[in-house]
Amino acid sequence: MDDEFKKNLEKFKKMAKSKNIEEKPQVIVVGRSNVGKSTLVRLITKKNVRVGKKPGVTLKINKYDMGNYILVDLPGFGFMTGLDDKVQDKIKDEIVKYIEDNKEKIACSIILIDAKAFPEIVDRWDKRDEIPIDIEMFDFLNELKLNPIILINKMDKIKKNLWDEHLDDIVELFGYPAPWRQWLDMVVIGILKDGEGLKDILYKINYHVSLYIKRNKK
Ligand SMILES: Nc1nc2c(ncn2[C@@H]2O[C@H](COP(=O)(O)OP(=O)(O)OP(=O)(O)O)[C@@H](O)[C@H]2O)c(=O)[nH]1
Ligand SMILES: [Mg+2]
Repeated sequence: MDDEFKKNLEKFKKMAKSKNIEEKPQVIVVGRSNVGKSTLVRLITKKNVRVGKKPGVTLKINKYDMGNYILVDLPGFGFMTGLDDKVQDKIKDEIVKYIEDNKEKIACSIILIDAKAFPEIVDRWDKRDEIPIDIEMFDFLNELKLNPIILINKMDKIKKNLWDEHLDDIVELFGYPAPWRQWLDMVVIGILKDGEGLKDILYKINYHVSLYIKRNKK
């Protein structure tokens, strides 16, 4: 092969790849700020995604080519330090718009929650007669048939002997009756900081991506 040909081949490969990206199924990651989205994305991609103590470090949409699918890290919604309500609403609108625009391409969606903070947040919203943004987002993903998977993270913050009780409460808040174990198809328990829950979520991602690819081959 001469150099000229090699160069062209590389160019062609690059082009083919970039075109492909648009056609690949997507797996999106959503969740309130600080729940562990970047930690999850880093575990899956093994790339050095920024993981921060300060909430709201991920403001733009990050995409990672995983071969069979594209992993999409969406900005965190809900409370963020230093941002006013208008900005928060705008971020939520951006996320909703992204999902609506890409819904045909999305094989499944992962919604992360903080096991400890979640019931408290729901309670706070309930008192104001409002639907918590996490639950609103889950219902929205469900309506669009985007196969939402609830990843209940930071389980290390819950005492082991209270796990079942706590997880029952969480699935009930999402509108599913206890016991939580009957919902293992769409619920993943995680301690992502230790890598726990990764195997389960990868299994579910693969399942949905395979199904999506099969469905779109016809
Ligand atoms: N206790 C505990 N902390 C965790 C766990 N997973 C992640 N964290 C920590 O939670 C903090 C936030 O994690 P990130 O992955 O940056 O969260 P994020 O959802 O990407 O946050 P934004 O980018 O602000 O939306 C970090 O300090 C993590 O180390 C876990 O399983 N248990
Ligand atoms: Mg992040």
